[in-house]
Amino acid sequence: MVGMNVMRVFTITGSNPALLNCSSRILSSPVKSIKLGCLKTATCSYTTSSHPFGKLLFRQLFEKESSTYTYLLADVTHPQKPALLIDPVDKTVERDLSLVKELGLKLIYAMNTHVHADHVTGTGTIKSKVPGVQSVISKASKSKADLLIEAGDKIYFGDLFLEVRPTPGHTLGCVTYVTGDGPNQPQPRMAFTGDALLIRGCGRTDFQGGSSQELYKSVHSQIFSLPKDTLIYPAHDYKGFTVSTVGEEMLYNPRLTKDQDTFKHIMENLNLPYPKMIDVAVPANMVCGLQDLSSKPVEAASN
Ligand SMILES: N[C@@H](CCC(=O)N[C@@H](CSS)C(=O)NCC(=O)O)C(=O)O
Repeated sequence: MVGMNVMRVFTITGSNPALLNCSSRILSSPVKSIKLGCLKTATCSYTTSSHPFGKLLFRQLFEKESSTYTYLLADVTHPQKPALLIDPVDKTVERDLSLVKELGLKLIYAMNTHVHADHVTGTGTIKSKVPGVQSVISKASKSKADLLIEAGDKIYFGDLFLEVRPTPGHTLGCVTYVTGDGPNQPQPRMAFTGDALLIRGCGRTDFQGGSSQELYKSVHSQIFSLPKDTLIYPAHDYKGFTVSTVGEEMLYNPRLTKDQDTFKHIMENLNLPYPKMIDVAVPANMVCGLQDLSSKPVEAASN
């Protein structure tokens, strides 16, 4: 049954060399995994549609005031079609939930890559409208949520999963969610980078514990170490781009292709005005939006 308040947590040994230093945990949704006799291996979409034979349904959704991307992912070969939203925005919750309903999906997670400064997350509103949905954010963000995730955690939705990679630097608690590495996971992999890595850019580093040195390290060690065909899906784009790849950003990103000192200099001289919503957005997002966290936050057990 989907939507129960119980979450099963298993401790496993990490198999990805990039994560060997991290404890690796599986955050399993309450959805029982039932393997169907799928004739093809899992395939993801490059655009906003589903591959006809794929397990993964994927949609890239846009909120134009803050130029934020929200991502909807679901395992559509699982009988209950468990789904999750990454970086939902309060203003577009109705649209996103209508789509979830129309597609017959069961929303189980509303996740954030970090504490956003430019808009209020939709997580709290979603929780109030869809009972059973669990909010997710990193433990390092020091925010409140139902699930506080850490490096190496695996977040399952049906038979698919996202792996958590810590990518601090834009904020202290930024993470990148990467689709699983395995035979039945989407290929190429997809990285939801939040504001750590933008297309031909990156998140600013001048508030919320930002650090250009940390960001440089994060992107190079946690994102540029992924296969070059990994698709990059950021939380924002201000120029109309929708997707990039690790290989493309390693070649053409005007900031992160530079050495670390040049990167620091670039970041210190962006001269960006503070986000207009910062004073409202940050406190709201520290509790994952305007939610009533009646249940005690659950920290996934570590080994
Ligand atoms: N003008 C917008 C905020 C624009 C901005 O600062 N974007 C952030 C991500 S949201 S905190 C950023 O890191 N930008 C990097 C860049 O190079 O543009 C507003 O007022 O909300």
